[in-house]
Amino acid sequence: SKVGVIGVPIHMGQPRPGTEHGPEAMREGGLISKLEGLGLDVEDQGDLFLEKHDEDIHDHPAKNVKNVGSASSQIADSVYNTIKSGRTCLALGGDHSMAIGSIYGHSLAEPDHVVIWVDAHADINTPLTSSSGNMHGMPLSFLVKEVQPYLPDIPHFDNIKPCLSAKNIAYIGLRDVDPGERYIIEKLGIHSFSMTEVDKFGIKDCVEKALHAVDPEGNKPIHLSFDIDALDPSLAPSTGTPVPGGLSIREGNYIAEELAATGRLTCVDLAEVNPKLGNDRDNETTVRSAITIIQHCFGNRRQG
Ligand SMILES: N[C@](CCCC[B-](O)(O)O)(CCN1CCC(O)CC1)C(=O)O
Ligand SMILES: [Mn+2]
Ligand SMILES: [Mn+2]
Ligand SMILES: [Mn+2]
Repeated sequence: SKVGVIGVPIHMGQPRPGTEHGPEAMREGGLISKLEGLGLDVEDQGDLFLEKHDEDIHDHPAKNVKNVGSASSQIADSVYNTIKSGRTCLALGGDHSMAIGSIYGHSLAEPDHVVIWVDAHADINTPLTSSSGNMHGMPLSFLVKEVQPYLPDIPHFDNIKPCLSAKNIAYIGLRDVDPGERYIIEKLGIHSFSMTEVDKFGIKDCVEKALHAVDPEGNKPIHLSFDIDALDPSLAPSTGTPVPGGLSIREGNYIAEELAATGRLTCVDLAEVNPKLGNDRDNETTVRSAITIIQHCFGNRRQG
């Protein structure tokens, strides 16, 4: 099958320099040849050239709205075009604000797609519930229709429209959820399989329940937004917001294999790899984990 790889060198959604080097780190780790080794037709589109803007709004609770808004439009166009060309899209981050554009672009091509969000965090703060103002903690609030009444005006996001229903999202791996996010998740009934559920039910049941919850008929295109910090920090130390007690590589691989097995995985984000954090060994470990997850999203199976 055909894959289109897009580098998304964005860092403005969070305060720690380095996520803009995530795409190149994954390429240097051999990602493209490993995907080709799976027999895939891989088109590496290189990194998006994200326009740089001087921020013109300084009293907004969200930081860098102009840069993130502009990047989101560019990402959406690129993801849309990739999917419309008949390729599964692989978007390499870059901080998780990249998902605003990737999910919106995916929805333009496949309006009824569902989202599996694998992350230590819920990333559904609004600018008003966020304690940090960092937009990598907000992407889903920009996209979920039912959250819109709670959002303040957000300049520079006119091109991004809410495109998701709460019932079409499921979380796996949560273990650091803010009070405002907890309120939104409960109020909207967003399906959530935190590390508690992973421990309680095991990863097989969590994936099965998550998929059934968002797509009971088993016929919708799937968007996997995978934040590398969903994995245990021992597996992904080079990331900006590590939280102990994460997914094992076996659990991460299992999620990827099961989604790949549906044959409906249409867009994959791999977010929050920051090669500037930690030492060289930490970088290698993190990049290796990211590539392993991606390989299992695209057909590599532990059974052979
Ligand atoms: N929820 C956080 C973290 C977002 C992480 C984004 B990512 O893409 O990596 O999933 C805030 C986290 N929280 C802030 C207060 C602290 O005491 C505890 C951590 C936020 O800044 O919104
Ligand atoms: Mn930065
Ligand atoms: Mn996270
Ligand atoms: Mn995230």
